Amino acid sequence: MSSIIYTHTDEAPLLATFSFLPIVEAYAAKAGVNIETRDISVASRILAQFGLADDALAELGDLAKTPEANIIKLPNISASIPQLKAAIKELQEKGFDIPNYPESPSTDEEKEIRAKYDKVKGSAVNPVLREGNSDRRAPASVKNYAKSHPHTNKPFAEGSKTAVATMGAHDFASNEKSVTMPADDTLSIVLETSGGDTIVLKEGLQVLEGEIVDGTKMEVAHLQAFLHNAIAKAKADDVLLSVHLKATMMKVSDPIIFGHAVKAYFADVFKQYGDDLAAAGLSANDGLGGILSGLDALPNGAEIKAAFEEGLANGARLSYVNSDKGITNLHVPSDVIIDASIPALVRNGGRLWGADGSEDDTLAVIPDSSYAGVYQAVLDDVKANGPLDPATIGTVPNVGLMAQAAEEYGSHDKTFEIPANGTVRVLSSAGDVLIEHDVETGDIWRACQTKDVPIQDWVKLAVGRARATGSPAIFWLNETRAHDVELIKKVNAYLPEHDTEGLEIKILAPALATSYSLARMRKGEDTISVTGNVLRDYNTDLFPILELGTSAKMLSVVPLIAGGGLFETGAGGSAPKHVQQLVEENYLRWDSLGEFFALVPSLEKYADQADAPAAKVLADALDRATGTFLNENRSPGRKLGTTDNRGSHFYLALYWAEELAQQSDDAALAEAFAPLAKTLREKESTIAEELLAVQGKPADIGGYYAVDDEKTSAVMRPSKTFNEALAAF
Ligand SMILES: NC(=O)C1=CN([C@@H]2O[C@H](COP(=O)(O)OP(=O)(O)OC[C@H]3O[C@@H](n4cnc5c(N)ncnc54)[C@H](OP(=O)(O)O)[C@@H]3O)[C@@H](O)[C@H]2O)C=CC1
Ligand SMILES: O=C(O)CCC(=O)C(=O)O
Ligand SMILES: [Mg+2]
Repeated sequence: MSSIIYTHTDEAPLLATFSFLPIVEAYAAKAGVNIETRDISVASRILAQFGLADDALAELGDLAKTPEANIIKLPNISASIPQLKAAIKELQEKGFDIPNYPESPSTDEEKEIRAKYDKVKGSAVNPVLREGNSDRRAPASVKNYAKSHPHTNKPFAEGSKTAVATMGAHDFASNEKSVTMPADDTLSIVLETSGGDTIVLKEGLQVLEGEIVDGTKMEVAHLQAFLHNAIAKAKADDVLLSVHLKATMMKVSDPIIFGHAVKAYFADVFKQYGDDLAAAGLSANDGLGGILSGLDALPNGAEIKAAFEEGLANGARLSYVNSDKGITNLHVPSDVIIDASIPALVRNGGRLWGADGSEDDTLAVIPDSSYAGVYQAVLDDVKANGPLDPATIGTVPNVGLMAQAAEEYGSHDKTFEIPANGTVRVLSSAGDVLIEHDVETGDIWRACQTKDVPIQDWVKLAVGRARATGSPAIFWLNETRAHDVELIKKVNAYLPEHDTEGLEIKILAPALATSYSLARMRKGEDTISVTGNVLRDYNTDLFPILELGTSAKMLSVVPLIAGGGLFETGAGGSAPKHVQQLVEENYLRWDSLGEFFALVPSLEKYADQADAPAAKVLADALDRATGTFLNENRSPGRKLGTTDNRGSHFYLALYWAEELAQQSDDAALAEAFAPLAKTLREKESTIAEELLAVQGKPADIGGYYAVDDEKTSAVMRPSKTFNEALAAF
């Protein structure tokens, strides 16, 4: 039997699900549409590793490779080590018999436990489900809504000192080497040390004919020098210092780079107490927060803590994630995610927040130069031409190469912190050297894979979107970067397989493509960005945040290569600060528009898969209801006392029921929904009052990573009148 699978995830999207899913289930049931749920929260994925929960992620990963897939995927936590440890602790406190996270595993048993936890760490969900490329855009209704309700992109102050600092040499971008495989093969990655030892870093690496394989390294000595210089520059310029990485998706390399930033910033502390910290298992890679909270257990903990405080007082002024709580940019590797954080800085006039909560210009440190130029180009444009005006600007949708863990986002099982000086080689099964780098201890070496079938599908999707919209499609590829050179050859080979007559299709290096797209945007023109996996991620926060104020309002479709559908909701994340707000004041500002948008194509797909025309009626009605929802401005406000997430769901339910009651494609459905539409309309003010009445007091959801279902449901469904109307339906 066909089903739509709705995922339970984490944090704000999970909370929203407690309110929204009962509505979806009730409406779907009337149309005979089968909805199932699967729990892929970080808590459930931990339990699954120890046989205490179903491995729903593995199941959905298999499903994604079949034409039957119809999955609605809400954003989920990509856990850093501190988050993973917190989730483990919470589950243990709830009585689950699971082991601690082994910090430095030595026995086989510990190594096995560590390997299990490593499967849950970082971005462990999205790469498994994303068996297709990415099509993310602002639907026309959203773009029009943004034009008529523009948010503010603040102007940069005259003489703004905000800038990007990046290496430009000796980094991943500049050391990259790339080959396209002439045939299927099994590769190995080997380090020959200068002492004459051979260390096999990876064996049995399967590759297919036509697959692009890259290898590159970040040279640690140069990284350290760069970080010291950047810190000195921020101090000399008297601006905030802020490090922007993607420690979740780049879960091996970026925590290490983050650790170097922590060590560079607190150089004196690490010089004096580095051995003490290492002996206590306190790693800079886990951030300042983890170190500080572990100091109490050390005999000289108070002394070390004082040294960190002195470092903070004397060092460059750090940007803060939460100045009220004293959480700095260097506290948690996953707190500041580059895709969401730099656009927020641009939206805010180039300013971030300092220790006392006041705003200031910022040196945004992006160590690797592969994509830093995109952000520098945005800063240059906004400084020269003023803020982008959401009321008039065009849109930059994205077609992203993502399938089968393409490019950097699939590199973590091939990323190594090099243990000794020597040479790393990628070898074919015949022993030929495909890629070779001299390395030094501590360098970060990595390989990436990009399969040919996804590339073909990506080119096709790009041409399809260009044809459907008439907008130019720009491939953001850099002819001076090794990987992109291989990709450009393929793009040029596959484009002629499609009808591109009359379409504007160009290849531009990322920084140029940025300026080109921004210039068109300022003229109100639309430009499709066709990018690799990393820029897919970056651009689908960058442009939405500038155009719409948020990436929550995005349509995010993944047409799976095997024929199924994965419908992601919005382009942003799981918004941890929204959970805090709910717990503190029973207000949830999560915007579920992404969920509403995902449900429309999912229902349409179901209509085809199950030959169920009623599902199409539901989809059409939901599409129109979403239009009304936008016109009536029913998205949650940011502040207490306005309609929040729960109220927004009520209004969607009302408009959706009314559309269903009014339509004439399916008389039985119209009849079924008429009484509900009437009740909800009549009781609108009662329901709205009941929903408002609960705001302003703390709310108890019985957990963070593993919330209590009953308590959370009570919090998220506080309107007795609305609940009764749905129950009676
Ligand atoms: N698809 C996925 O599974 C994704 C998961 N993540 C994960 O989410 C976690 C948190 O990441 P973080 O970097 O904080 O990024 P988030 O996108 O979760 O948060 C950044 C900010 O985006 C805005 N935002 C995002 N979505 C919504 C929404 N639906 N409604 C209202 N506002 C929204 C809010 O800010 P503002 O006040 O500026 O509006 C929010 O505080 C990480 O574990 C990360 O890996 C991140 C991205 C995608
Ligand atoms: O998987 C993740 O950690 C984040 C994904 C993300 O940011 C995106 O796809 O836009
Ligand atoms: Mg992203």
